[in-house]
Amino acid sequence: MFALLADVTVTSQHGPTDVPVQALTLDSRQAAPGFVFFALRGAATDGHLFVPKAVEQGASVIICEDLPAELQSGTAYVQVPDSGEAMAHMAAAFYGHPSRNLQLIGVTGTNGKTTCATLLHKLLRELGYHTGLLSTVQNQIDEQVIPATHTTPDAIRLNELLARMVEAGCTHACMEVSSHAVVQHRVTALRFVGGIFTNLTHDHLDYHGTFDNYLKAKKGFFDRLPKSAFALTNADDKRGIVMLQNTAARRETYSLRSAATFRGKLLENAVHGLHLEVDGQEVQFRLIGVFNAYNLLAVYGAAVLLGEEPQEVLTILSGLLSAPGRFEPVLSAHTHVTGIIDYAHTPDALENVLNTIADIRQPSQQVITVVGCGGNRDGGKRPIMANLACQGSDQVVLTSDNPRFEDPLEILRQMQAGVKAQDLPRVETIPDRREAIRRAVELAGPNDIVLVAGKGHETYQEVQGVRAEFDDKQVLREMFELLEK
Ligand SMILES: CC(=O)N[C@H]1[C@@H](OP(=O)(O)OP(=O)(O)OC[C@H]2O[C@@H](n3ccc(=O)[nH]c3=O)[C@H](O)[C@@H]2O)O[C@H](CO)[C@@H](O)[C@@H]1O[C@H](C)C(=O)N[C@@H](C)C(=O)N[C@H](CCC(=O)O)C(=O)O
Ligand SMILES: Nc1ncnc2c1ncn2[C@@H]1O[C@H](COP(=O)(O)OP(=O)(O)OP(=O)(O)O)[C@@H](O)[C@H]1O
Ligand SMILES: N[C@H](CCC[C@H](N)C(=O)O)C(=O)O
Ligand SMILES: [Mg+2]
Repeated sequence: MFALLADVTVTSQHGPTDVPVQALTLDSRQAAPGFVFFALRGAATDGHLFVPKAVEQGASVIICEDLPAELQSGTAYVQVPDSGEAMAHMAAAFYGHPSRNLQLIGVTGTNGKTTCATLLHKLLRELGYHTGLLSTVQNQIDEQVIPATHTTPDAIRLNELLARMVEAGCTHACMEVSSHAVVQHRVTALRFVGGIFTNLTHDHLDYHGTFDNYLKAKKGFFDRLPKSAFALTNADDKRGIVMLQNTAARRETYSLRSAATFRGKLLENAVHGLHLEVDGQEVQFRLIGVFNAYNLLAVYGAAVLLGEEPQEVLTILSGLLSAPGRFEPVLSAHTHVTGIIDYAHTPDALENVLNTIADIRQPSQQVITVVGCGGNRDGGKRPIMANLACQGSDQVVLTSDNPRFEDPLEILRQMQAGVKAQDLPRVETIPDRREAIRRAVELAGPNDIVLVAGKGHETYQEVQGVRAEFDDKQVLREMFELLEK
């Protein structure tokens, strides 16, 4: 146990010191003999309340900020200033500091994390490396898929996964770093060789309180990068430079608009893909949308900073497709309606996707958008996203997207509040998502475009803590078949 505490600031220590540790947990319900239980102060409750339960279940070590009034003999108690931070260091030590044996690259920003991390993973795979991926969609060790529960897992799970990657012979790992992860110390004890910043726009203000706190959370990731790492930022984003203000890492930039370490120029954004000039060379990509030009440039830059050969990187990138549920087309066989599944669940993402559709559509094509907003998440996004949907579409169907523990009708009322009076005739509200997609397909004429936004790769609809199977892509396909018979 002492070895695990090497990097931890300890306030006080009580009970046995030579306890063998077999496992770590942050959930009292999993505690058992040989376990270290971390009492964490959470958003919903306080792990300290469950210390007696963990002890009762036989936990050998308790890591806490406040000691319980009564200490049980036979149990070791370690008091620390911050249990989350202690957990990060102990988890890294317990799993043998796997990040030190990998070229670990972290991606942070409001949108584009999954896309960049996935593209970088695919690129490194094609370059011949054994590579791991930690992302919202899924975790991967080379091609082996391990389901993901979070964008960035907790420090225990995270180090466990990284250790499995090392064991499998991976030399590289690409991961998303969410703002929650930075604040909760999920990535605190990891050693990164590089960090990528995509952009910063409105999201998660429910959790962080203010935009400034949200910015500080993301910036915290760069503030902790070591001198040996690179920090690659989007120079075209308003917050791109500020992100790197206090980093010790080597500062590098990418831009579509001005001079930067990695310079791109948009030549064409078309239905068959992007045509870009990258560092003076013209390249055709399969990804669509200006936002993907940024993602491609970020991934290209990261690969070059990792020491890869630029020409080879561009050749591979030009052939890659996007991550699942990111601007993913679903075509109808008969009426040639183009369905697009996209994970746009923030105002900025929705605006970008609709702008991309505006760029590539024919004048005769109508755009019908199905969109909802998640429950128990930032409510401020709701009216804005409904309004953006109206501005970028001919018809809009407002619907539910993981209402969680909120009333779906109340979420929809908040969305409707953002619809301008003159747009009301073009908006329908259908709480049942399946019915909403059916209606959108019904509204579409031949060759029109149906955008189904918000859920992307998700295969469930979460209501009152229960996840019922729901896959936008599958439902859209079904509706095409049903209505085209
Ligand atoms: C708001 C948030 O981030 N919550 C995460 C947080 O839980 P929490 O601090 O709220 O936990 P809590 O319920 O208050 O409980 C406090 C502590 O008591 C413990 N407990 C509780 C009950 C009990 O009987 N025994 C017990 O020991 C809990 O295990 C916990 O350690 O820490 C948990 C362990 O790491 C996470 O699973 C949990 O994620 C929840 C499920 C979640 O929905 N998180 C989302 C918001 C999230 O993290 N999203 C980000 C970003 C998404 C993106 O934009 O890409 C992500 O990285 O996924
Ligand atoms: N660079 C970008 N800038 C703005 N919007 C983007 C960018 N890349 C992707 N998007 C949009 O944001 C959506 C989410 O993209 P992606 O899943 O890559 O982001 P993310 O940061 O991983 O999101 P999450 O925080 O939910 O994990 C996409 O479906 C697309 O609509
Ligand atoms: N990482 C985001 C995903 C949102 C996806 C959307 N479908 C929703 O449920 O709100 C979050 O947890 O806020
Ligand atoms: Mg993601």
